[in-house]
Amino acid sequence: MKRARIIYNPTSGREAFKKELPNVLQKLEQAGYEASAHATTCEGDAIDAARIAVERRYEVVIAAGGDGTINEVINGLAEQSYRPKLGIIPVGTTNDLARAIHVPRNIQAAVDIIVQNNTRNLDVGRVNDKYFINIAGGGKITELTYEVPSKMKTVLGQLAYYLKGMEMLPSIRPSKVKISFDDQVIEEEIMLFLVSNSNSVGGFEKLAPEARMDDGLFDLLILKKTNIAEFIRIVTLVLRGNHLDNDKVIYTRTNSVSVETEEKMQLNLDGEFGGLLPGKFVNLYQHIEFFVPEDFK
Ligand SMILES: Nc1ncnc2c1ncn2[C@@H]1O[C@H](COP(=O)(O)OP(=O)(O)OP(=O)(O)O)[C@@H](O)[C@H]1O
Repeated sequence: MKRARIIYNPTSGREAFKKELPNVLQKLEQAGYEASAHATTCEGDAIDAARIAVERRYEVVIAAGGDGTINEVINGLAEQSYRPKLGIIPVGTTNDLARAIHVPRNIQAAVDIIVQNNTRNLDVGRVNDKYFINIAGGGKITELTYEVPSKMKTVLGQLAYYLKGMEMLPSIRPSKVKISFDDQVIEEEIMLFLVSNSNSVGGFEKLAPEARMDDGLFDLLILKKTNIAEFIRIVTLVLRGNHLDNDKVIYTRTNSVSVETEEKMQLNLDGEFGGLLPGKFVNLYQHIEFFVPEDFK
């Protein structure tokens, strides 16, 4: 019999998952799984729970939570040679990962996708010894994603980021970096860089238009030094997808990028703090098998 292990954060979002858990277990059992669940207790617990599920050779792991929990589960699985199939149940305040693979926010609908058993092998990004599925980046403004309190996100949604972004603008400074990819080396003062695996990043659907999650390539975007007015103008270009040929923007596709910095620069992984740079970003081709909707492209 196939076994499925649910790893869920009972504090995610509005704590809705706990109530639904018996129904989720039942649905999985009806689909032929022996299903069990682990509730996370603290930061890092979902990584350990995923490692244990690997040791115990579960066929399927299901991550239920926000981006933080899902990222932890991916970190627990990605480093192993045996990797169970991964299902996602998005119940966080931000759900970029689920949005990227078109998994709906409704709990039962997300379980249906797992039960339907349609899967795709998707790329996973690795930097130093950490993993990401959606996007990694550096530069002051990328700290936005964890500067915005989750209560503010719940109430205001996308608007919370704009408001916090405005507040942070005056503190954004360029940083001197050395970025190497393929046979190129760029030494520049930059505002930010992004290494993207998917085209669905914080609701900016046109940020990395070419990014596909199963082609072994990242979209690399670098924004060179600008003043605040130019910066705002380029953000508005991003909304329309007109930023790629701007002369302040460097854009390419590659499977490996190294970033070295002169000053301290934080690394952002899937919207969470990921330690400090330097880092080497490597695309692990089709590294994890995800349950996705049948119409996923
Ligand atoms: N029992 C727990 N109590 C408190 N924090 C927990 C618990 N279990 C896990 N966590 C931590 O909570 C963090 C945030 O969780 P998660 O991302 O699932 O939900 P969220 O904050 O509602 O959503 P999002 O991150 O999408 O805004 C995780 O990174 C995890 O380390």
